[in-house]
Amino acid sequence: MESSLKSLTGKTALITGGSRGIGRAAALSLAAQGCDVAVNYLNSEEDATSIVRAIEELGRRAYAFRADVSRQQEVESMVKKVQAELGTIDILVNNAGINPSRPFLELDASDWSRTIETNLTSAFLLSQAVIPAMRQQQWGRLVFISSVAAQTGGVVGPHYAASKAGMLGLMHSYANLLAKEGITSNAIAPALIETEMIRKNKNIRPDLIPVGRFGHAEEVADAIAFIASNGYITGQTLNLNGGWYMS
Ligand SMILES: NC(=O)C1=CN([C@@H]2O[C@H](COP(=O)(O)OP(=O)(O)OC[C@H]3O[C@@H](n4cnc5c(N)ncnc54)[C@H](O)[C@@H]3O)[C@@H](O)[C@H]2O)C=CC1
Ligand SMILES: C[C@H](O)[C@@H]1OC(=O)[C@H](O)[C@@H]1O
Repeated sequence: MESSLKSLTGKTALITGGSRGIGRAAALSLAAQGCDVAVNYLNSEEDATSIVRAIEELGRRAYAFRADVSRQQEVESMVKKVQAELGTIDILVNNAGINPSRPFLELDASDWSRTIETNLTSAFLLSQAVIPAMRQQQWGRLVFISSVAAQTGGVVGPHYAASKAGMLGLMHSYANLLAKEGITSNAIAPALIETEMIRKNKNIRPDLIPVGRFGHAEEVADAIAFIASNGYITGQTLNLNGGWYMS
């Protein structure tokens, strides 16, 4: 049997928050593996256009779709547009996320809701939207970008940790429900990856990590491509954390 690493040619991937950071790196990595890519973005049309161009230079099709993935109507409308342009979404990477950082007792209900809706509810809404077509073709990959915060509490706060732990429960549930339908469901739990997200957080330092450095977005992206290429791994969390948390 051909190596599963070659199995993504012609597949379509949807990546939320795909215009920068880990999402951008994942879009490029999946395109390099032969995927056509739908890049969801929220703010920067310029960044989204840039990643679309970069994917096209790899010889794959790419489109940018603006949507706030915490809003059901925008999710459903985006998925329909992606399917119209690129066909069935074979791979969903739930990457979009926020980590509002302030002293934890100053966090209020709106911080909680915004974080849960963006990081967790979005993954539910998107998964529910793409699974029916995956079931039709008996092939699909659900990838949830969680965090070491789900396992250790992390350094952001209870709102963020809860949103990332919730993603693991969602991932496990879909893994159980869809195992016999050719659809895998897995999570990646990075620790500190050198992107915009941690640059804003002053209490995040490389010495928190045993290997002594932040991870690179490309290291997460390659793990996403590997997970998406494998049909026998499901219900798993790949810890990509420089030794911070050892399961
Ligand atoms: N950077 C790190 O150290 C770690 C990051 N993560 C997770 O990795 C994922 C990607 O984070 P990074 O690339 O580091 O951060 P980033 O801040 O560079 O990228 C996050 C992306 O999500 C998008 N986004 C935010 N809210 C959105 C919404 N409502 N709708 C659509 N898009 C939205 C942003 O526009 C941005 O493009 C996040 O889920 C984050 O929680 C997990 C562990 C470590
Ligand atoms: C380990 C921390 O939670 C770290 O903080 C962030 O903002 C990243 O998402 C990581 O999870």
